[in-house]
Order: sequence, then C-alpha cells, then structure tokens
Amino acid sequence: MEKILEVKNLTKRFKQIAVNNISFDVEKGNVYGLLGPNGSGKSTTFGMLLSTINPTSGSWKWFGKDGTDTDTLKRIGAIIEQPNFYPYLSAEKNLEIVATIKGAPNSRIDKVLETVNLLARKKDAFSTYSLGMKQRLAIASALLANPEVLILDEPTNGLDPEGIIQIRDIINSIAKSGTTIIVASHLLDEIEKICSHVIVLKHGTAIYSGSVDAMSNTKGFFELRSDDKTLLISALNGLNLFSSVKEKDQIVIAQISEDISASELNKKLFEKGVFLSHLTKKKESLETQFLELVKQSNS
Ligand SMILES: Nc1ncnc2c1ncn2[C@@H]1O[C@H](COP(=O)(O)OP(=O)(O)OP(=O)(O)O)[C@@H](O)[C@H]1O
Repeated sequence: MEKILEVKNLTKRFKQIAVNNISFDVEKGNVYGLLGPNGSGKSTTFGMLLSTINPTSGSWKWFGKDGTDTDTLKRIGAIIEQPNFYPYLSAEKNLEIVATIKGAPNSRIDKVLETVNLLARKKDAFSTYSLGMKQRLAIASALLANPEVLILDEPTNGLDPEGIIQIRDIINSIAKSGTTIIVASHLLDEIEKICSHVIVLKHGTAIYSGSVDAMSNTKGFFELRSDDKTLLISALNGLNLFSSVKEKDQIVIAQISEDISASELNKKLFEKGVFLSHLTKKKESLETQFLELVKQSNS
C-alpha cells in the first residue's frame, strides 16, 4: 500500500510538551482519525505537518519526500481554521477567488459545490449561510485544487446534529472517491463513524495507533445465570475458553478468549450438568474499550 505520510518521533515542546514523540503512517485511500480531548496535541501535530509550527524534533515524509515544501502543500487540502470568505460575495464568487490563488480551474467550482451539496445555493451571499453551510463551503474550497489528501481539524465543531450528519456523509463520499483523509476530533463517535484508522492522543502521546476495527477487536463476553452458581463458575473455568470468569450482581461474566457461540456453550455446560436460566453474548462498545485504553495508559 502506498504511503502518503510517514511520521517519525515527532515532538513539539512549547513551555510544556504538546506533542510527545509520536510516530504513525498514513496509507493511501484510508480515513485516519486523530482522536483526543482538547489540548491533546491534534492541532499542533497538523501545524507541524503543514509547516506552520516548527517541530522541536522528529521528522516526516509526505509522498516519500522529507518535510513539507510548497509543491507538497499543493497536493494537500487543509482546513485548520475557518477560512475567511467575503461575507457579501456569493459562494461561487468566493471560490473563484480561491481558485485564482490556488491556480485551480474555474471548472472545478461546480464540481466541488456539488460534492458538498451547495450547488443550488451557489449564487447566495456567504453571509446568508448557516454554520453548517459555511463549513461545507470550507471543505469545497479545500477540494478546489483536487488534493490527494484532505486534512480537517474538528470539522463538526459547533454544528447541530443535522449539520454533523451532513458533514459526515460528505467526508464519507470524498473518501469513497479515493482521497486520503486525516481528521482530528475529540469525539469518539465521529471517529468510529468516519475513520478506518485512528491515532489516539493523550497529553501529546499516542496511546493507540491502528485500525478502528482492531481497537474494537475483543471477542466479547457472555452473561450467564444458573441456580447453581458455584457449579456454573467451576464448569466455565474448566472449559479453558475464557480469559476471566467473574461474578457481578448475581450474573456470571465470562470474557471470551476462544471464539464460541452461545448455543455451543449452552451445550457444553449442559453436558457438565449446568442448567442455565440466562445466557447472552455481548461485546463492549468501542467507548468502553476506549476508556479502558485511556485507563491503561494511566497505570
Ligand atoms: N502557541 C502555543 N504556545 C504555547 N502552548 C501552546 C501553543 N499552541 C498549543 N499549545 C499547547 O499545546 C498543547 C496542545 O494543544 P493543541 O491545540 O495542539 O491541542 P488540540 O488537541 O488540538 O486541542 P484543541 O482541540 O483544543 O485545539 C496544549 O497544552 C496547548 O495549550
């Protein structure tokens, strides 16, 4: 798989450490999330990768080339802060100005407005746009020069639920067209819905880097109940299928280490003389696993 970005031991220290020795790769065609609470170093990371903040140490390559020069920047569409559009000009006229600055052809304007669902409103003044429409226009503007990578910093900040869904759908459709996307967010739900890969930042340190699927890749657990709890627990322990067997509020919880279906387990327990009054197979939500990950990094 072609590498778009390779980051090695990137560090930024202001008075305090903002980004602490992070390394990750971005492969072509995927959507990467930089996930972390406010102040965890997301914007600083983008700033360094876009050459607006000097790193303290570390290195990176865009498209196999060291650092970020002007040629590289032409291949990247980024929205780090709300761009300044002229309020009294239409979306179309604003994009004409951006197209001239970026050297993009005006023929791209309708195409990018269509991508962000603003084509029908292109003649309207920017000042009449809702916050969600303004954000969508910013995305259109970043797409004008047909970038290979799109970088978005908290793209749904301040938007209502409908606006959030619209932005999310647009990001998903841009990703489907093959553009690599790196998006920073403090919202786990957003990352889960948009991204294939995630780098979790905490106080500037990457505490997880990998696929979103792998982050949620536990086999889950069974909840079981039986009149003879002692026999149930000893039978479960004897099966060697579980990493732990615990009791919680009259329910026995068995963390699965070897894949097994509920019906297979029921049969095995029945053979050992255990009669179940309750059996369900569950999986922790990504949120629970995320909190577990953050907790582990504290210890
Ligand atoms: N110019 C600066 N001077 C001093 N400290 C800074 C500067 N920029 C950022 N920081 C600090 O670096 C840390 C990381 O900030 P950063 O903005 O990168 O985090 P973030 O995850 O993007 O959060 P947010 O979403 O709130 O912007 C914070 O402690 C912040 O106060």
